[in-house]
Formats: sequence, structure tokens, C-alpha cells
Amino acid sequence: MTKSMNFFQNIIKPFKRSSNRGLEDDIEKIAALEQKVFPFQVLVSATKDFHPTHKLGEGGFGPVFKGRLHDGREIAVKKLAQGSRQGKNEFVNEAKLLAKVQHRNVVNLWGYCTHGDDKLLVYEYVANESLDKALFKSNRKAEIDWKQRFEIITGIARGLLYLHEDAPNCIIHRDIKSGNILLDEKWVPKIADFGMARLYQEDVTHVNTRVAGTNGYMAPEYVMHGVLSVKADVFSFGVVILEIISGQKSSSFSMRHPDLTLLEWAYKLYKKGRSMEIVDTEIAASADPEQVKHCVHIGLLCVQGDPHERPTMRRVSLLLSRKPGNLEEPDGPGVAGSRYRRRTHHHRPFGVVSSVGTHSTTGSSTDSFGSNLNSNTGTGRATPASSRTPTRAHATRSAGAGASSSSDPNGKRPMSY
Ligand SMILES: Nc1ncnc2c1ncn2[C@@H]1O[C@H](COP(=O)(O)OP(=O)(O)OP(=O)(O)O)[C@@H](O)[C@H]1O
Repeated sequence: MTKSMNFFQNIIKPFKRSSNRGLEDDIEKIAALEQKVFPFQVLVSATKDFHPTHKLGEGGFGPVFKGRLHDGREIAVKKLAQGSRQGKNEFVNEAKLLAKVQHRNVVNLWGYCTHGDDKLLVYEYVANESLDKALFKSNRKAEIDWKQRFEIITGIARGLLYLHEDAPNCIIHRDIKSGNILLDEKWVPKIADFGMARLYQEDVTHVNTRVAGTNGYMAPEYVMHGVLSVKADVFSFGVVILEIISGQKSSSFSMRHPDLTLLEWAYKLYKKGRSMEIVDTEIAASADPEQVKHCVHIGLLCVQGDPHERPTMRRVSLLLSRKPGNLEEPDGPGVAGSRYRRRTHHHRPFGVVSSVGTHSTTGSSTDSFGSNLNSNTGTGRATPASSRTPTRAHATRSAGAGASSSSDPNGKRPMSY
């Protein structure tokens, strides 16, 4: 069977059993399915009317429910909270575009649904929860040994490389953290929550009490100056690498080591040639010393303060696939920024201009997804200092020194100014 026929078969699966109402109905349904539209009733039935026992959790964008389609496939339905200023058509357009973003290491968006004011997203269900739970819960740490952790690091790198360079358009995730990496039943990592700010354009005048998120992942240039490029994701990925190796959570690290951040601690040990001491004691026995040192080194290259010094995800993937060899010395790590709980009618401080970046290192790749996918691909719960002007912009695949001004109307804000 051809690939396109396969695809076609797959998308009609959920509705096979209800397809006996005549040819015209069927054709209409098939057309809708090609657009990846899920009828609301299908989601109601899949989630038992969004029953509390089906609730997987609630993030910054609203609750997520587990569901099962008639054909047995499991789904996760994210019901976006009210408070987006995005219109229905815009949401539908964005969802359609994001549904084309498909990769083994990215949580696939199977479709979407609008019903009255409700906007819903339908994802593949990923069975083994998020990476942070496996890494930081003491009773689960040993579940993933070094070999699996290494596979997880390389899988995330591949997913991020795909988002940055191989997806239909460049996507800067903006919220890479271990809580946004889901693990499937074989521990294959899948990056979740990409493109969320495009799907949930937060109404800045709306009363908003949602928690902005986690500390310790954001690149300093993004927090301080609103400079957004793929290198901001590389920084966050570097933090995640060090968390995976150490089993220590970046945001709460200083509770144990008051004078150091996770990044500084790792850098210090690396400089002394003691990278192995970073390894999570729960998995030390399974750790391959050469591989660990290589990963620590790559992690530290990713979290360098200067975005231009950080490798691209293509280079990171290449390095991870190679045997440890001679690598340049990393500079000291940047200070990972913190996000904060946003308050109603938050003050808009000084107007540093945001850069979503329009320059690429190759000088050519200013990509857009629809009109502006890259300008808002984070969670939309906190906006960098500079992201204030409500104009549209494109992001780049590289850190752009001197990148032109642009905006990020619904993205992230720094914790302090
Ligand atoms: N596709 C999925 N498959 C399985 N579980 C999922 C899926 N998507 C989300 N979840 C689970 O649903 C819960 C809520 O997820 P969501 O991404 O909305 O928020 P979060 O990760 O808890 O917080 P944040 O919004 O700060 O990232 C989490 O427990 C998450 O693991």
C-alpha cells in the first residue's frame, strides 16, 4: 500500500464504525478528516464526556484528558483554557499546520476540534509520563539506566533538530524542559508542547492566574533581552542533558548546593576532570565513563552564555552519534533564567526591543510557518523582557546578533528586570 493510502486509511479509522449514513455523509467526513478535524462527539465519547477519571493533568494551557477512539487508539485531548485572543479560524489554521509536524521524537498532533468557544487539540497518547517524573522521583530513578538515558538524550536531540531544521518550517520550541519530554512505552522521548503559543494566543488583558512554569531552563539572552533564536532551545536542551546525567533538577538544585547552580556545579567538576561525579548515583553502575564525559562536555557547550558559541542541534546530533573525540573547551555556563507567575495587568517595563531574529548564520533561512509560526512557538505564559510590540515577526535557525526588531506579543517574560 502506498504511503498516501496508508495515511488515508489511518485518518478514517476513528470513524469507520459510524460511516453507514450514506455516501455523501461519508465523503463529507473524509474531507473533514483530511483536514484533521475531530468531531466534538467523537472526543466526548473517547473521554467519557471529559470525565475527571480521564484527566491526565492540567498544564498552563488547560486540562488534558486521556481518551480511546472507537478503533482502540489512545489519545490525549488538550482542552485549551478560555482566555486566548485567537479567533477560531486562526486556531484552525495553526492546528492544521502543526499537524504536519511529524517525527518519532515529537508528540504528534493528530488533529483538532472547535466546539462553541472550546478549542481542543488531539495528540497521540504517550504512555510513560514525562521525563521529569522518571528523573526526579526517587522511586523511579533506577527505571532508566545510563543506556536508556543516553538514548533519551540522542532522541531529544533528533526531535529538536527536526523542529529547527527539518520540519515544514523552523520551529523554536521556547519551552524545552524535562517536563515537556514525554516517554513512550519503550522510553522513546517525544517533545511535547511545541507551537503552543501559536495555538493559544494569550489575551494580555485577560485575568490570568495560571502558573508560568519552571525555573532554570531559559537562555540568558532570551530572559534578559528577548533575543530568541534556535540557540535558546539549544541552551535549554543543554540544561536537560545535565539533568538527565545527574538526576538533579535545575530549578531546585540550589536547595542542596546554595552557592552553585546545576550548570556551575557541572562546569566546575568538568574543569577538574571529574565529570563522572555528576552522574546520578542511582545509575552510576551502568554508566559508560567515556560516554558520560562526552555528554557532559556537549551539555556544557550547549549552555554557554554566548549563544554564538553554542552548537546547532545538527552539530549536537552529529557529536552524539560519534565516538568521543577532541572538542573545543566550553566557556562558563550562562545563568539560566527563571520564569515567574504572571499577574493581572502586569507592568510592562522598559521597552527593550525583542528580537525573534531575522538573520541566519547562512544568511538565508528566514522561515515562516503560515505567516509567523516562529514568532510564538513557546508556551505563551511568560514573555521576555523585550517582547512587547504587537507586530509579527519571523525567527531564524540561528542566533542572530544584530537581529532585527520584532515582537513576541504573547510569549514569555523574565522573572525580574
Ligand atoms: N500526549 C500526551 N500523552 C500522555 N500524557 C500527556 C500528553 N500530553 C500531556 N500529557 C500529560 O498531561 C498532563 C498535563 O500536560 P501539559 O503539557 O498540559 O502540562 P504540564 O506539562 O503538566 O505543565 P506545563 O503546562 O507547565 O508544561 C501532564 O501530566 C502530561 O504528562
